[in-house]
Amino acid sequence: MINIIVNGCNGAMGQVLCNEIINNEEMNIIAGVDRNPNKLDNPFSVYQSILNVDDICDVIIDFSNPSHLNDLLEYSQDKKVPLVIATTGYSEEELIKIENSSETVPIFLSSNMSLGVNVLLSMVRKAANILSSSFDIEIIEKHHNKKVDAPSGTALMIANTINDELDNTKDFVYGRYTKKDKRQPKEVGIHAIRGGNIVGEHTVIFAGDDEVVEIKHTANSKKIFAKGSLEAAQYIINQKPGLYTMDNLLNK
Ligand SMILES: NC(=O)C1=CN([C@@H]2O[C@H](COP(=O)(O)OP(=O)(O)OC[C@H]3O[C@@H](n4cnc5c(N)ncnc54)[C@H](OP(=O)(O)O)[C@@H]3O)[C@@H](O)[C@H]2O)C=CC1
Ligand SMILES: O=C(O)C1=N[C@H](C(=O)O)C[C@H](O)C1
Repeated sequence: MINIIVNGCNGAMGQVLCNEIINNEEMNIIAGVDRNPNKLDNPFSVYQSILNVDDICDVIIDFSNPSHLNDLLEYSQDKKVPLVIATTGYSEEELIKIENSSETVPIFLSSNMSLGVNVLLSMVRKAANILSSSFDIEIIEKHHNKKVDAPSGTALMIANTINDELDNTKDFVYGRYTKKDKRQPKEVGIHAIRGGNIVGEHTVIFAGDDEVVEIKHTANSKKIFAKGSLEAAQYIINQKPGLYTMDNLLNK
């Protein structure tokens, strides 16, 4: 039995994740954490801060907000509990804190827990290698109107993957409202759309002279992220301290 703390249990993703765990005979929610603990009627105890949880768990899964990070890292370090971080919108400074903490506990960090987006990343890597000298690259992401961060963590992960592949030669341009000049070849444009209940769409456009390649992933349900995070949890509980991503899980 894997005993799990769900951080952000009353959020949209938290609820989908709790439902997946409740329907899994090999997993158990030992406690939930949410800034409004009494917002929903859950079949487990919910605390306002993870620092108030006394129960012992095997792993923490976090779909919440960057404001929870300090408590999350403190708890994980003190109790030596592995952590799966799915939350997006972290600053550079916060990402360094996560990396530093992973020296003492195993941390799995991915802005997108779906299998499909991780296949998209390898296709983008290949396309960037072959096309980037003569094609312009733009990323468009679409999400529901409740999303608080923009651009999405996945769009940033795609942009960073392109830059890794191209020796950091690209500059990221977020929208073009303030630009009063034509597009430069070294730009990667990143654009965020918000509306309705779109679960998540990411399109990477390679636009050349007389031809365009588009690589697109569409999430039709939040369940794909919940299921991916549970696979990450099963993987991380058996690892040594370190920072792990979907690459480690998929190539194990
Ligand atoms: N890696 C992945 O595959 C995926 C990652 N995500 C990420 O997971 C996170 C949660 O997504 P989702 O469940 O849709 O979001 P929700 O806003 O529905 O839930 C987030 C939770 O965090 C709380 N929260 C929100 N803002 C704050 C704040 N400023 N301070 C403290 N607590 C806050 C919410 O409380 P309250 O309800 O009171 O606002 C809620 O409990 C996001 O960062 C999202 O991008 C989402 C899907 C997939
Ligand atoms: O907030 C969401 O919903 C999602 N967030 C992640 C992101 O920012 O990339 C992943 C997914 O697209 C859904």
